[in-house]
Amino acid sequence: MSLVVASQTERHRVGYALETKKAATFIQQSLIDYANDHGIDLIQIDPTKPLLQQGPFRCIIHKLYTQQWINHLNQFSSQNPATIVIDPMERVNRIHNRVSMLEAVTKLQIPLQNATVEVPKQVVLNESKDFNEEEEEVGLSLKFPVIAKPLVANGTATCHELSLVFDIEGLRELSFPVVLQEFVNHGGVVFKIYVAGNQVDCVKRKSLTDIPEEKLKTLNGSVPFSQISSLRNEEGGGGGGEVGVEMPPESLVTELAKGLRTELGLNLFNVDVIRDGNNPTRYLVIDINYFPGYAKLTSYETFITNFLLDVVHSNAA
Ligand SMILES: Nc1ncnc2c1ncn2[C@@H]1O[C@H](COP(=O)(O)OP(=O)(O)OP(=O)(O)O)[C@@H](O)[C@H]1O
Ligand SMILES: O=P(O)(O)O[C@H]1[C@H](OP(=O)(O)O)[C@@H](OP(=O)(O)O)[C@@H](O)[C@@H](O)[C@@H]1OP(=O)(O)O
Ligand SMILES: [Mg+2]
Ligand SMILES: [Mg+2]
Repeated sequence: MSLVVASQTERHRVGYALETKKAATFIQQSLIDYANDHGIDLIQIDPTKPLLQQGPFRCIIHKLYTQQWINHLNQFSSQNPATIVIDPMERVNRIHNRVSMLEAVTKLQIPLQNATVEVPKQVVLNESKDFNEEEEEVGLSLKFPVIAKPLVANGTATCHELSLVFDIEGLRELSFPVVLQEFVNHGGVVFKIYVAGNQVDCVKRKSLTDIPEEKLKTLNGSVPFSQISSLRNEEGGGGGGEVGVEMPPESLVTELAKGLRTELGLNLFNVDVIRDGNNPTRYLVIDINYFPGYAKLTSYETFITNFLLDVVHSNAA
């Protein structure tokens, strides 16, 4: 009965601007129906047309980076300041760079008992730099193996093309600019903390397998990877070993989510966290992603709708 009341009373128009593929995975009928039952109408936005013709909107969610879309959104926002934009583009941009994304973690001061949250040591290599200098720099501050990650992480396919690098020789094969991040043995499990405003959920997934010291002596150059599940066993990709692995403490998950949400000024993101295999109280944030694949969460319809209800009922303008 309450559902009928909701649909007959206040309705909230939430516009979404997403690539076709993203809309297909995220805007499932089950989400449309659940949101609709709770007073939220999800409206597809055509990013090629002015938004003024498509409103009004109580809120807009988006993951699109074309200049045309940015112009339309800016124009609409300036004329409709009461529409809540989730999230402002300049804040999203901060996590499109693998250095500035992790800087946010180092600024956190979260109250944790018996645990630390850090980031792995990392350096940036720029194409323009002299390679010998860089060898020295890497030799001084990082220990192999390292993971080479494109500096820019803005949703293109190439920004997910990573490599495990075992020695200086392996650096020569990389595309620049690139971030070199120390590989940390972590038992082949990555924890993914999904955040949508106050909604937080943590799941575990398989990750690269540990590289024992003795194995390292036999490895050289670099091994590219982009989808861990497609790696051969000896290179990585856990074989379902994440089943039965203990989750991080709930307080760590909620405090990290809350702290990053405030520090980044973002609502929709996930955080990849690993636990040091040699120190079970040491957690490391390795990646932060804007507007990730929420549909993979069980009950994502409730997760997202609760978030949108918080937004539309907030006083934020
Ligand atoms: N420093 C590290 N130590 C150990 N393993 C790591 C490290 N960094 C990344 N990995 C492994 O590589 C995977 C991919 O790295 P990362 O998450 O940074 O890439 P991505 O392309 O941004 O991923 P996503 O698809 O989540 O955006 C991680 O999920 C983890 O399994
Ligand atoms: O496609 P999927 O559902 O796997 O979602 C992935 C998402 O791709 P999509 O936005 O194109 O959907 C990625 O976005 P970009 O970095 O490429 O922008 C990134 O956020 C991944 O971390 C997500 O995987 P998850 O972390 O949730 O496992
Ligand atoms: Mg990741
Ligand atoms: Mg990422």
